[in-house]
Amino acid sequence: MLKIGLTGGIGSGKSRVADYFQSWGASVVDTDAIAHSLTAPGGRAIEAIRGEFGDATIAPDGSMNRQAMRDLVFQDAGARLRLEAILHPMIGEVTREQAEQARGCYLVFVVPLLIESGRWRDKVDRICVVDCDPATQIARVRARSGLTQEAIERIMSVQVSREARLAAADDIVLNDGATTLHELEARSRALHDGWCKLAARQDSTGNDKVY
Ligand SMILES: CC(C)(COP(=O)(O)OP(=O)(O)OC[C@H]1O[C@@H](n2cnc3c(N)ncnc32)[C@H](O)[C@@H]1O)[C@@H](O)C(=O)NCCC(=O)NCCS
Ligand SMILES: Nc1ncnc2c1ncn2[C@@H]1O[C@H](COP(=O)(O)OP(=O)(O)OP(=O)(O)O)[C@@H](O)[C@H]1O
Repeated sequence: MLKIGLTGGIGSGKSRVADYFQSWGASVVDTDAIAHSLTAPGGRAIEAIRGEFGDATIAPDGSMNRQAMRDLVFQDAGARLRLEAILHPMIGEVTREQAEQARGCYLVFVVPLLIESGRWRDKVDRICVVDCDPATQIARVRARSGLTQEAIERIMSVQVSREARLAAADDIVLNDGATTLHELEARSRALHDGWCKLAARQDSTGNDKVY
């Protein structure tokens, strides 16, 4: 099955674009959503996080305290690496399980840290970047979450630059401040149509990658 790695900076529009692909019949494995389920009440990562960071990072309902963890890990690179060391292997495991169930003409992996991790290039046929200017990323995340500009900039500072993402891209969906949702949908649709054709060619040659 054709495999697409979909990435972009915080607030670039990855989820929105992935929702379009899914509505047109693609399978989507969303690593952000997997990270959320692992850290929900009773999630598989909770006891490891409690052991590593203490009770204060677990909320009364048994979920990870996201605000406390965000304040910690985006100020302290060591803490971020310790959290990632717990979560990323578990995310990888669930990603593989979900990928095995995939149906449809292609499979999209939504991976915020695809370029940062360096492990995805060989696992996907194409890397698709949702491209957005930093000022619009900040405006969208502020509107959505109420985080301060400073907090958003701290998160962006530990992600790769817009240029580095674009340099790794096979396909680009421009979703900057001038892009309407209608235009975003049309740009996504053009990629979807191209990938469906590519997937049909790949199937006929028997060329497939093993995830
Ligand atoms: C730090 C946490 C607690 C903040 O939670 P919060 O609810 O505020 O954000 P959420 O999980 O919805 O992520 C929103 C966005 O933040 C950015 N982000 C999240 N984690 C990271 C990270 N480790 N490095 C850089 N950016 C990150 C991504 O753009 C992501 O899409 C949370 O993001 C987390 O558990 N991160 C570690 C797991 C991880 O690396 N996830 C991202 C890739 S799967
Ligand atoms: N072209 C657009 N016009 C208006 N709103 C948009 C546009 N693109 C995205 N948005 C909105 O901006 C917000 C961020 O988009 P989305 O959640 O898809 O980004 P994301 O890359 O998945 O973010 P994150 O990395 O934080 O999870 C959402 O509220 C979304 O509806």
